[in-house]
Parts: sequence; C-alpha cells; structure tokens
Amino acid sequence: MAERLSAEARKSALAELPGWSETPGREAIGRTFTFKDFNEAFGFMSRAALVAEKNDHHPEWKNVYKTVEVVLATHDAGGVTRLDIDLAKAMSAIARQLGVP
Ligand SMILES: C[C@H](O)[C@H](O)[C@H]1CNC2=NC(N)=NC(=O)C2=N1
Repeated sequence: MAERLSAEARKSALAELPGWSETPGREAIGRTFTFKDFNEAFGFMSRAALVAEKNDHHPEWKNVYKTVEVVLATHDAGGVTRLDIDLAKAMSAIARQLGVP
C-alpha cells in the first residue's frame, strides 16, 4: 500500500501543484476546475476517469454545470499518498489540454 505523506511532504508536493490545496477538516487535497461549459467539464471528467481506472485510484468529485470540484485522498491509507499527487498532476495536465491553466 502507498505510504501516507507527512504534513511537510504534502506541503512540498502542493507547492508544485498550482490551484490545489489542503481540504479543510480532513487529510486530503482538492481543487475546483472551471471550464468553458458543461461539455468541456464532462470531457475532463471522462479523460480523468480513464486515468483513475487505469491506476485503480479514484477521485471524489462533484460537477455543477462547468465546474468540477475534486477531492483526493487514499482511503486505505487514511490520508494523502503519492497516488493522490500523481492523480492531481494528471488532472491538471488534462485541464491544461482543455485550455484551463
Ligand atoms: C480495492 C481497491 O484497490 C481500493 O478500494 C482502491 C480503489 N480506489 C481508491 N481510490 C482512492 N482515492 N483511494 C483508495 O483508497 C482507493 N482504493
């Protein structure tokens, strides 16, 4: 199983993930993505879902029209692991491809 990151390690990983931050009240990281419209938001979710399934590591997320609110944690580990950081990076890269910096 992946190792839960310390607060320090989470902080330094987040420093390299623009837009991502600690989720208040729990050990997790999150970001809200805002796209041009619903089509782009759902396109993002489709692409991210394929990455998540391939890695057997899945987001908690909520879509309202053109926004997607994402929270990442490793439930098995009770916190944030490298798997969450990797998924956050992949999600940011997909969003960039769709024109969201
Ligand atoms: C059995 C299976 O590998 C686990 O349930 C996986 C699936 N996807 C997961 N996704 C996330 N985000 N956290 C987990 O702990 C997790 N566990």
